[in-house]
Amino acid sequence: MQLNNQSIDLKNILHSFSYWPRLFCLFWNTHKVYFISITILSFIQGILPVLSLYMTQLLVNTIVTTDTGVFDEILFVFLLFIIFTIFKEVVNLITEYIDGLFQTLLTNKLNFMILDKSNTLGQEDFENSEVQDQLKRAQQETGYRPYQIFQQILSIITSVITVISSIVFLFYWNWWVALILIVLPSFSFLSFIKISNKEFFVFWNRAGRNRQSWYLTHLLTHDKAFKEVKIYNIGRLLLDQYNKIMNGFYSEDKQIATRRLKMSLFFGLINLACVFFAIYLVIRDTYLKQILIGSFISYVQAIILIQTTSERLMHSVINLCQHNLFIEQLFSYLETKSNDPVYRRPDSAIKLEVIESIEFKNVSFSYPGTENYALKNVSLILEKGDKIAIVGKNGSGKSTFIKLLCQLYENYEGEILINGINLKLYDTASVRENIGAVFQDFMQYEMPLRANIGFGNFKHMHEDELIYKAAEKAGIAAFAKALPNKIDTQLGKWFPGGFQLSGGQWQKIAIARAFFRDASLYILDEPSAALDPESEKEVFDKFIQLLDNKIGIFISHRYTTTKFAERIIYMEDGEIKAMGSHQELMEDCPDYYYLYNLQADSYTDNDLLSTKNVVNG
Ligand SMILES: Nc1ncnc2c1ncn2[C@@H]1O[C@H](COP(=O)(O)OP(=O)(O)OP(=O)(O)O)[C@@H](O)[C@H]1O
Repeated sequence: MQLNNQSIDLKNILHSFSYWPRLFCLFWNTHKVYFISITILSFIQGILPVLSLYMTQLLVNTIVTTDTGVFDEILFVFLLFIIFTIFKEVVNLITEYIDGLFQTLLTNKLNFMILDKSNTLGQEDFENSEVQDQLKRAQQETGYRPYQIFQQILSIITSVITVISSIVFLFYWNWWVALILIVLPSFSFLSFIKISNKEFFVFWNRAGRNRQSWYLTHLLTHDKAFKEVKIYNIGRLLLDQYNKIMNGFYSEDKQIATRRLKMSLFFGLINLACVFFAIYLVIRDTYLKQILIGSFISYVQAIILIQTTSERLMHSVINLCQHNLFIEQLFSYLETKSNDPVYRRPDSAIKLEVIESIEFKNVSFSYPGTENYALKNVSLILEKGDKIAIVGKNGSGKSTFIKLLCQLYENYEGEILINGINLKLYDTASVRENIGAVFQDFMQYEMPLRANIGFGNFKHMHEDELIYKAAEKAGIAAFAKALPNKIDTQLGKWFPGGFQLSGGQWQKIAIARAFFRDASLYILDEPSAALDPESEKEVFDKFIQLLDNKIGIFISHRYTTTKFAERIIYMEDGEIKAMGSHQELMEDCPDYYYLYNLQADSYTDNDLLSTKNVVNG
């Protein structure tokens, strides 16, 4: 739905009703028996207030008109009154019970649908703030709105039945008074609908700020951010920003609430004037002995019932229209077309068994929404058994190269061929199954070690031997065996009994996760970030050793480690500037020569320094 402050009108509201068939399917599929029961109970609830009035009238009039000595007749009516009251109570309790269960089921189902949809989105979608806003709206607003719609519909049914039956009841006494009582609230309807639209826009425009406030909360409460928040003392600053957003929300809410109050006061007073006029007429007729005291009580109650119910009816209709607009957001999010190729490939896409060769043919790529090329005319051939290292300054395109291989983005120029066939013709899931990767920003799952490694190939997660084998490959088998519950030890500090690890240990686990998968292409993107030089060399050597007959790509900023790779690719500004062995690059690529020596020198200096310290110490 394209929304702006001018375009929201009755047409939009009417259009939003087109989602009702889907909505009712949703209710129906949530729980058929509950759905039918609640609908029937609502009809019963609608008729109960008037039956109640009738019972009161019957009881009072029987008491007033029955001759002394025939008390049995009064007792009989009283018994009916008791049975009716019990029935009413039971209907209320059953409605409440089913209502609660149905609401829980519906909310669970919707949350699942929203998460399920998110699971199908691609990297591009997640980096798109509009999609993020949509997701936020779907999560925050629409999660509970469908149930509200259901409730409003039921409330409307109940109210309509109550109002009609009360009017029929009053009709015997004075039809035009009954008419006035229902016509009046309709005048206020249009004014209230205007406010509701404004309210909708306020909430609509909040999605971005809501995400910002969520992010600030996250920074203030998350263990990873905590250290920096403390050391830089930015807690107060973040809190102030959070407060600013919340105060903005408050002043918007206040504006709407004030407008609502003024309107409610105005129409409320007019309504009350009519109600008191109608009650005056009942008093007058009772005084003139035109109606009995039982009728007096029930007519006064009927007038109040019509007034309150028709007001409720009006609000239910307005709320319904408003919820409807939000529902449109839910369905439009659920209909978002995923940018992940997994969900865009035809069933006939080729299933990849094993990666034998990879070829980049003049591949250029710029990230969606940016103009600069992150990769420029990259051409490269990798064959089974090749183990290469990619080096280059920050932002030179190393990770982007990997992301394209993993099919996280597809809108590149040129061609990527796997086994001589265009990557875009393959079934994406089968391509990804062939890749074991450790990304720069790898995950630390606050779960047991078994899951942390087993997620690499979740079908074999329960095979201890395989888990230990992967741990061995990453050099953490001994560490895993020494943990309090071995591979079933909970990791991280988020949940009870968690065992916290160092950055390097987490990274080795991520490497084990990649090795747990029987892939034909392994990628390690900067494992040096948290590994000490010795561990990195160890991982690198293992990586080279283990990848017999497979393709291995190792990205690192430590030139001294990568110099042992068969082939090194030096990247700069998205281009491959040089390719060859360490010796070849030292001779042909001045930038590589410079950066290598810069690092080698610093190591030598440090080595000298530490040697001196040892000697002096
Ligand atoms: N998701 C993204 N959206 C837009 N631009 C991006 C995105 N990711 C990276 N870039 C840009 O693409 C260029 C290449 O980034 P890339 O992450 O591939 O570099 P890198 O060589 O891996 O850098 P580093 O050594 O710092 O990890 C950079 O200019 C970066 O700003």
